[in-house]
Amino acid sequence: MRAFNVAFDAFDATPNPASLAERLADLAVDALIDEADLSPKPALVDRRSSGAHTDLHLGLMHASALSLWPAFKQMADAAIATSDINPALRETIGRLGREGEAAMMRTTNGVNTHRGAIWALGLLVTAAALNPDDLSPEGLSRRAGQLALIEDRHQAADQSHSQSHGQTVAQKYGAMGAREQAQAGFPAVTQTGLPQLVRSRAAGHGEQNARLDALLAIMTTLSDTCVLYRAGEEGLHAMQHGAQRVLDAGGSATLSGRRALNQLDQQLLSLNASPGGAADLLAACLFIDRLEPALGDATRNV
Ligand SMILES: CC(C)(COP(=O)(O)OP(=O)(O)OC[C@H]1O[C@@H](n2cnc3c(N)ncnc32)[C@H](O[C@H]2O[C@H](COP(=O)(O)OP(=O)(O)OP(=O)(O)O)[C@@H](O)[C@H]2O)[C@@H]1O)[C@@H](O)C(=O)NCCC(=O)NCCS
Ligand SMILES: Nc1ncnc2[nH]cnc12
Repeated sequence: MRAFNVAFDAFDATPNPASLAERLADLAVDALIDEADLSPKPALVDRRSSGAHTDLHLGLMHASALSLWPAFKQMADAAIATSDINPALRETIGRLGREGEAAMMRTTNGVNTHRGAIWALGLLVTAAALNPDDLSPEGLSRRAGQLALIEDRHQAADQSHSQSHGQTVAQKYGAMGAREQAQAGFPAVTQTGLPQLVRSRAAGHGEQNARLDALLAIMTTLSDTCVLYRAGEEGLHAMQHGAQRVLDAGGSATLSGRRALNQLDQQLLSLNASPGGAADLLAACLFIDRLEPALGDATRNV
């Protein structure tokens, strides 16, 4: 009988429950994959096409998202170990973010698929792991913003990026980019994208249309440095006003909204303007939106 028990224990197939860090990494990767799959997105990679991009496609976006899982998990582990917002944690996640970028570049053969998303989701994963008892959008974005405001001494020393597109555009137009969006606590997510997601769901527009409406809402005000770099102020104006026209027409669930969305798609394609920053922030919305239902009480004190 004892021998049987030993053998039984040895073959116990009960899986170890996923850790909080693993679950946060799962949710971040899921949000990136769902953003990529959402269709039809204006001038972005989706199930239909590569949008305004010649070097991207849906499979690459998926592979890139999956390559980021270890970086997100390690960021969450670092936050759980520290439980405090301080320069050491900021520098640890800065290093992990740069390692994530390197993993992404290896996977995509040098194409920048998700640099902005690593930044936004990396900060939000860290913020969630810092205090899983408060997964509210306000609490998360406040903690993420506090982290983004801390200087990372090693970033300046990192020679791998000469001048980023965001820096070029900041010099040329004085535009606020991904860094400032995070430092302000992701207002495009908490004040624009998430409320629109909730409104469109409540109006019965269906989940895919609600997500499209959230993306469009973000596009109405964001100074997307990806668009500015590729298409200047004309491109940014076309993105912001075109997105507003879709929402004013009733959103992507309505026939007139769909017509306006199609026009926006055509106009952005003709300008080579890809709202990659807005896409990253939609992924941030989807991540925050799922945290409480997915983690709930189960992960308290993990
Ligand atoms: C602080 C960093 C975000 C660096 O900021 P910076 O502005 O210097 O860097 P960029 O390389 O320009 O990246 C910013 C990316 O963020 C997205 N974005 C753009 N505007 C906004 C905005 N207003 N708010 C939020 N997010 C925004 C956008 O990412 C998407 O576009 C990418 C493609 O862009 P691009 O490279 O310009 O590509 P193409 O035009 O397609 O190139 P070509 O085809 O022409 O060659 C795509 O990746 C999307 O994700 C911007 O690109 C931060 O990255 C940083 O400091 N990192 C260091 C590590 C760290 O500290 N991490 C902390 C923890 S995670
Ligand atoms: N779906 C998408 N298409 C192009 N660039 C992106 N950056 C993040 N998501 C993207």
